[in-house]
Amino acid sequence: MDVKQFDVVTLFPPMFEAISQFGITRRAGEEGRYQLHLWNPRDFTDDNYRTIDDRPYGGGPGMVMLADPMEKAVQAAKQRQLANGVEKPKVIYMSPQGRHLTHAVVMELVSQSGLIFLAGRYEGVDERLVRRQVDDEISIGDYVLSGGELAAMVVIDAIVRQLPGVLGDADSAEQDSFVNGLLDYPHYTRPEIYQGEPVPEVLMSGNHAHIKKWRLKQALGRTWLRRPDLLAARQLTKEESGLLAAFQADHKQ
Ligand SMILES: NC(=O)c1ccc(N[C@@H]2CC[C@@H](O)C2)nc1
Repeated sequence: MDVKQFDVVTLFPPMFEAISQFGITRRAGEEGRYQLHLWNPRDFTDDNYRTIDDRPYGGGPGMVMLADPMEKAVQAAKQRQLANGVEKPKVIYMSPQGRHLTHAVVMELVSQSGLIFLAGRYEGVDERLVRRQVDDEISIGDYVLSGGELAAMVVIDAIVRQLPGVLGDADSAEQDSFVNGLLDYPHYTRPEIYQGEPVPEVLMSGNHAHIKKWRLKQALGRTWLRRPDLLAARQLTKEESGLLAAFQADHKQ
């Protein structure tokens, strides 16, 4: 098993306990499927105040992160990755100006052996740092966050789930939304009747062929209702077209 190497340059390393200390990403780390190393630019400053930001040239509100401490942190991260066998660490800057994170982008990143994430704060980082060090800029959506940390954790979480052996049975990764290009089907558990509402009877039948067909029909129908753009991008098999038509007929009644 090759160990995926993640490094993050961040002013707030403790934030990353959200992935290293909980759930699937905690277990995957403990099982050695990936390593996560955090670098605080403040540790790479050379003044008594450990300055990491300053006012923007050209005026305007807020502060901009200095290039030098960040660059030194990136270099330290690159050294660590190279020492851990990563041929060519890829540096990713999280920002609203980046390309949108999709399942396809996640799978592209899964194939990389080492990733170094830059998590900015304030108004952002000095553009010269981006030009000198950043290989890829990624956005998790069209909205502004207070820092790149949450965005970096989203990307790391999405990647870790796809690493071999991380999710229990392989098909749970397969059945995740977007893996098959469709939204997920609805899920039910005990009790069989909740507040008077029963579980769809097909799920109680024990007929696994019927259950599989019902789930695919629901996934197709939900995608049709909620994300027609995903449906348009997907070739449907004859069976799938039939199931969708049946869902649409049911839906119209
Ligand atoms: N949509 C996103 O992925 C995203 C990423 C980062 C971000 N904010 C940081 C703070 C300063 C600058 O580094 C960018 N907001 C939104």
